[in-house]
Amino acid sequence: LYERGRRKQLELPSLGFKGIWASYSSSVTDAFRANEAIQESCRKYGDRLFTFAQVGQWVVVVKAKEFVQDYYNAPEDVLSMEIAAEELLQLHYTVGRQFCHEIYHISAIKTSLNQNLTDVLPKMVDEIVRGYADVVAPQLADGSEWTPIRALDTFTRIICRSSNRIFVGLPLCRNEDYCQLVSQFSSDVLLYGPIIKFLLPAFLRPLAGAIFQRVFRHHQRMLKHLGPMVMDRWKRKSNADDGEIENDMLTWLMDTAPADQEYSVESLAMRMLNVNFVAIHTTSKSFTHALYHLASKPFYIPILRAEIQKCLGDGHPTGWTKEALGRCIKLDSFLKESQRLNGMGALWMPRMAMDHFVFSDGTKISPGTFVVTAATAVHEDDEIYERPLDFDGLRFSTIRELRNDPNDLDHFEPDSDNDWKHRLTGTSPHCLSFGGGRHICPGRFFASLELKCLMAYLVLNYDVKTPIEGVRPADEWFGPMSNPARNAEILFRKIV
Ligand code: HEM
Repeated sequence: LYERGRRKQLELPSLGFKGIWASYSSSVTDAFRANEAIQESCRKYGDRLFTFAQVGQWVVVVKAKEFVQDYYNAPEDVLSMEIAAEELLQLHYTVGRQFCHEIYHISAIKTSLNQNLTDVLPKMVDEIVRGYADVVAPQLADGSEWTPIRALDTFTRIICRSSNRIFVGLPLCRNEDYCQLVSQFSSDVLLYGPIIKFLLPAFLRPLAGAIFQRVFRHHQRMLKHLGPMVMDRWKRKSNADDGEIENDMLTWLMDTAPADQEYSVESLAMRMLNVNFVAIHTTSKSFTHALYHLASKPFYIPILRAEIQKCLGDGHPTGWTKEALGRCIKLDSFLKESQRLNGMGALWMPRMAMDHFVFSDGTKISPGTFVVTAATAVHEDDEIYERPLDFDGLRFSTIRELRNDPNDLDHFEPDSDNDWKHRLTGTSPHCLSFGGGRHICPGRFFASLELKCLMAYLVLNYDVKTPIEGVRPADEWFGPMSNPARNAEILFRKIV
């Protein structure tokens, strides 16, 4: 009733039934076809704001460029990402109330990680190469035979290792229990948070949260892994003669933590879980989506292979540089196009109104309202992209080449304004794969390097195809969220 009252105040249009029970039932039916229902609303209402019924709550949906800009630049105390995430994932129960408002890991990513990308790249590549050797190679029957490999599992394991080589270093990044813990943490919070929110009445949520924390023990397990490392670094830091401190995320978190939490292992353990939460699944899903595109359209393999060989040379991959990877514009374009068509779902970038907010057309929303972007509809808009539903792996590199001389890659101007927005890491209200505005993804430069190195190594060493040639494994939808097919297999063959 409360939600309905608030929606009435908004006077925004919405598809589906209007009565209290009928609107609830349309939210349940729409949950099974959320993407289509949202696309249908976007077609009907064009660029106007509209409301959409999710089970248990109404959300205001934004699509037009000016509204996207209005809301993603709004201050946190007016439209809050933190509170929206806390509410949607019930973080005070799944993560623990005491850790909900600590966000110093974001500063560590924005500053230390981004400033150290050149230094960490060789370590990341080394771990990717070893990841392929330890995880992919043993699954291949015989070098020259086509062998099916479950892509999402395989690459989540490699990405977990290569990311954690930079987060916690060796040997922990290869520890099976640690890797299982950090990748499972995100899946558990993403699955059980919404279950607690949407299926349980408020009075049962604290109990469900206690059970969740007791059963999974994410934090205690992380403490066990990180505790001895933090103590060791703390001792070495206080005694300058005891060797150099590692240049990794754990050290950056220790340096960035507020003074009273500097060596609080509890707090550092939770921040490290959070860094993994934002980094692992996003990158694994993006890579798997791109791999499904490549395997179903293998004619891109020789195109990418030629560019990679030309730009990265024949040396060992640990010699790959940021600059050389930056020149692989077809690879960059292929990954960006894959993200455009296959992102995280139909509705992204949730914000909770903490105060009254007015869009530039005068529409007012009141505190407590959820606002989201119809990202899939933006990415598939034919007024923005030509043939928007077709996968064109060279869509963005073609635009970049028109503005630069492709035969003069040494003088390519990757930092020019026009070029910037067509790069994988470039964002705009028309390209929201890494968000935008105030909370734009600070890990996108790291993610972009990781995705490129993973794909470059794959293309240089393997041929891939789908079991039914040309057929891409279909995405799996859960309400408005989507995933690459979790159990799909891709055929791999080592290049001899
Ligand atoms: C392909 C991989 C990735 C994708 C698609 C992705 C996507 C996004 C998106 C869409 C947002 C904005 C969310 C919003 O506005 O509601 C975001 C925020 C964020 N991302 Fe990423 N991300 C990726 C990788 C990473 C990595 C590797 C890291 C860390 C190393 C990271 C750290 C973060 C953080 C900390 C935020 C929140 C920023 C803030 O609140 O100001 N992401 N990401």
